[in-house]
Amino acid sequence: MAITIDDADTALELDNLSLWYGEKQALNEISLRVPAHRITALIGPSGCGKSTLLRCFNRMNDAIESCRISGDIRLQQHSIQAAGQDLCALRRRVGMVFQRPNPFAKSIYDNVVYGLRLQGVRDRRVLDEAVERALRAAALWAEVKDNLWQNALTLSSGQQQRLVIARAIAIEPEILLLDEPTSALDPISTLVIEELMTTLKQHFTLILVTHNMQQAARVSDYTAFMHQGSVVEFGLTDTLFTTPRQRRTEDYITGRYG
Ligand SMILES: Nc1ncnc2c1ncn2[C@@H]1O[C@H](COP(=O)(O)OP(=O)(O)OP(=O)(O)O)[C@@H](O)[C@H]1O
Repeated sequence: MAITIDDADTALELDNLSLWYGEKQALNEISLRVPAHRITALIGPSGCGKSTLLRCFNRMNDAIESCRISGDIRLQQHSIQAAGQDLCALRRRVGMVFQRPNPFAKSIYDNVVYGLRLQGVRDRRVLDEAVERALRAAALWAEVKDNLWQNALTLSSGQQQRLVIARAIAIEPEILLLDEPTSALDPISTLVIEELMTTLKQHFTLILVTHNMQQAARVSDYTAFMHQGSVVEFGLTDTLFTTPRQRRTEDYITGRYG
């Protein structure tokens, strides 16, 4: 498949990636380069394989017993499919944020430093600095700086989702996977998270699964349109939404199906 890409470095490279759940093939020979420090959106009708593909990037599908994968995914030129790949190390490099905010029933502070403490960081000054840095980057610092010991579950859903993003970025991953991160939020909180995504790409590569085509068009630099387990079209978001090359892409973005 011909891929147009700007001069961004490649963060992730997929080579003929296929995936089966038991007998059912859910991904079909996907080859793709995900540009670094950009937002790449995965769009397509329900069941086309968006979340399955996203979960390949940090090997979350490994937990599913019936799942089998062929092909390769390279993170900075190294295969993440290799036997012996340290999954904890991989997930430190590839963080994930889910549809529903899932903070732990702990203080705001303890949520943000959770990953750092797992890594053995104990120095209070280092942790304090990381909390401020991550909360500022997640556009939450101003709202919570005086209440860092408050239970995270008392925050609004939009604040909780920003806290979860702060928790994910506190360990400074290279890639942040976002699986419909705003679908459980109100329109204002959605806007805040969308603005946040565009600032986060300065430091991280973002891959966003969204059902919301307007959101993909608003925030992403690149879009992959998926259908029945295949990437039908991948390119610059502006181009894909204005002059799609494939009939199936055009039908989807004009609302003729899906
Ligand atoms: N754990 C699983 N076991 C078996 N089949 C699965 C599993 N997870 C997903 N599938 C199937 O794989 C296909 C792709 O599902 P996936 O959730 O990746 O699609 P999606 O595009 O993210 O859908 P949606 O937009 O509805 O969330 C679907 O047919 C789904 O039923």
